[in-house]
Amino acid sequence: MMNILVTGGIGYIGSHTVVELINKGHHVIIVDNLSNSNIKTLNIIENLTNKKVPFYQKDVTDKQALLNIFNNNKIDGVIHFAGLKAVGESVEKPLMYYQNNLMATITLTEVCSEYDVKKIVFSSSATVYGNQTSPMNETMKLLQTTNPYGETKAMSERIFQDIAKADPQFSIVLLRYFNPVGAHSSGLLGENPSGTPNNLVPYMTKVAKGKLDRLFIYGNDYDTVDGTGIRDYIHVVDLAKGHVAAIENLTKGLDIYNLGTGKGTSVLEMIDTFEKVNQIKIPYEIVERRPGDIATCYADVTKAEKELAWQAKLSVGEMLKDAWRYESNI
Ligand SMILES: NC(=O)c1ccc[n+]([C@@H]2O[C@H](COP(=O)([O-])OP(=O)(O)OC[C@H]3O[C@@H](n4cnc5c(N)ncnc54)[C@H](O)[C@@H]3O)[C@@H](O)[C@H]2O)c1
Ligand SMILES: O=c1ccn([C@@H]2O[C@H](COP(=O)(O)OP(=O)(O)O[C@H]3O[C@H](CO)[C@@H](O)[C@H](O)[C@H]3O)[C@@H](O)[C@H]2O)c(=O)[nH]1
Repeated sequence: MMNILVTGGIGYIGSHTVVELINKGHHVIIVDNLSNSNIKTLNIIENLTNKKVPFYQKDVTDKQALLNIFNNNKIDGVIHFAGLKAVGESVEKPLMYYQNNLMATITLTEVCSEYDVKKIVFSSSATVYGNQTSPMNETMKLLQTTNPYGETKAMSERIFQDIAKADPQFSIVLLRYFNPVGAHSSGLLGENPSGTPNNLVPYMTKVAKGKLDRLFIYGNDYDTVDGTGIRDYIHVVDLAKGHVAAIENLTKGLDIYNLGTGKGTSVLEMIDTFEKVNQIKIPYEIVERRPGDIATCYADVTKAEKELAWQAKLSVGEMLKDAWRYESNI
């Protein structure tokens, strides 16, 4: 049992991870500035787990605030989710992304060092692989990313690599997520982006609800089974369990793991599955490719399976059923 500080723990992936950590008997402390989340989620986490969770509404780039948190709590390890994640916005406001995401990583690790907290799990992304041939494997050289958001992930990874090299007492895990989707089976936790969603599944559920009139498929002329883009969608609860496995299996030094299912699904297959499992039609229109998109991206998951004894279990049908249950509730 560990005392774990979760940054960004009120957000989409963070909140699901907090629930899974508490279910496994860990104590959690959350720090989140609520820039992309709602305090109501804290109550939901507490109701689902029947536990009071210490919460600090603070910015992870604020060193004094972090020092106070580390001073007032016994912390064994940190899971670092806090960050901005909208790819399009990062192209328009690159400095905001570099400032927030890099300073959060630097400030947090600085304070961890000062307090001798040397267990860190970091949210990275499959985007660091760039346009390489799937399955993406952790040993691949990283290519240039196509946007500032992706660059903050690649740069944070390098910062962690240098920290681990400089101080062998650190145990750091970089988790490269593929496409997290779905929601908690209670229908109470999920993803509810403000404004028009950028990502496929939140957009699809808003169409199903009648809030948007149709889905735009970004290109059907890719070199894939049906011409539409292929991604490795992973249920957010499986992903959350991957974090529990990572923090429970830390070893000295730095390790990198893909968290995905190892299977690719096309946009048309996603629509077809959504319609089957939820019995709701998704009207769609094929439009131009979205700049920066690649044809195919799925994970080689053998390393996480072997070393973390973790495997994604939930199917695309379950992801889309849960995503819809959550959307119907909000
Ligand atoms: N969702 C995805 O598709 C995806 C894929 C790969 C990687 N990631 C990464 O995983 C992490 C979590 O993603 P998510 O989907 O849960 O996003 P999210 O926006 O729902 O959660 C991030 C949380 O961090 C908080 N936050 C942001 N900057 C902060 C700061 N400076 N100080 C304190 N809190 C701050 C936000 O308020 C939010 O609650 C992010 O780092 C993201 O880049 C997400
Ligand atoms: O309205 C939409 C939205 C998406 N797509 C397509 O659906 C697929 C998935 O797109 P999306 O859900 O936007 O995910 P990605 O572009 O794969 O990016 C996500 O997954 C990456 C890898 O984890 C993360 O780095 C990014 O932050 C996250 O947005 C792609 O083929 C898109 O072209 C559409 O056709 N219509």
